[in-house]
Amino acid sequence: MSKDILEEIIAHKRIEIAGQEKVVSAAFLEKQLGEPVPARSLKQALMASPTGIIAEFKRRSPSKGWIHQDADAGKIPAAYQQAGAAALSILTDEAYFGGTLKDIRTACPTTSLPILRKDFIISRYQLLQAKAVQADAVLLIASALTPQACLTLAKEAHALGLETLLEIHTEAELDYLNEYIDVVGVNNRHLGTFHTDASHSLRLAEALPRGIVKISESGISSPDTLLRLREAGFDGFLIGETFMKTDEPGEALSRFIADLLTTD
Ligand SMILES: O=P(O)(O)OC[C@@H](O)[C@@H](O)c1c[nH]c2ccccc12
Repeated sequence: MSKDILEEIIAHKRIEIAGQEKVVSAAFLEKQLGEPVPARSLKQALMASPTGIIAEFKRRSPSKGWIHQDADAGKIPAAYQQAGAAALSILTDEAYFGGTLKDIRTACPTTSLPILRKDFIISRYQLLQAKAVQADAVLLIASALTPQACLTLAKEAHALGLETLLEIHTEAELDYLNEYIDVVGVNNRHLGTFHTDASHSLRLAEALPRGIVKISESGISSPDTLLRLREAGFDGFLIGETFMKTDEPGEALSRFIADLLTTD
């Protein structure tokens, strides 16, 4: 996989957003929102949950191709909640991940869990979209932003009543942390090469600041790995493919949690 895939996705995203803004203006979205209402808190959910699992709804990925092409956003997120997920992550990038904002709109009334809008957020317009479909939190990817843009977006997200998850891959990206970041996530997948290694989080664990809620993202396929990550200080675990590659992701999560409890 080419090293420039992230750049390609971001370039595509800029064009996509410009097109969307022509159809539904930022001013229109803004008017629909009314007073900012506090979202269901991802941070609180992670701190309160016995599993800490953020279960992801993802149809495809650039590295794997289709994972679950006909996945139903009206069923799987609800099944994840039933199985014991702490929170939900819903991929809304269409071109590379086969998702849509509508998936959040569809999932929202079926669950009371916090929903993370998982996308490549580079503009305030996308925060308005997230709020309009009632997402509770947004992902900010350090390697797709400058620290200044990350600060501006995180601050704007808070002003709209959205929480923020900062995704980092290297220790140097800790420079992106700011007072508007609620949760920090170490991505085990390098977004340039797609190489995944769950022990990447273990190596970075020591370098992460104390007081902040921490999660480990990608490539977590066994309860054993989750337990090692938990021991290293991670509060949450973002898991997609392990569940989505099965016919019944909710049942796969249920089995994962049952195994987790017996390995514990
Ligand atoms: O399916 P996995 O390997 O369990 O990974 C989930 C999640 O971490 C991954 O989808 C992800 C992490 N950061 C991202 C940024 C954009 C798109 C996707 C991602």
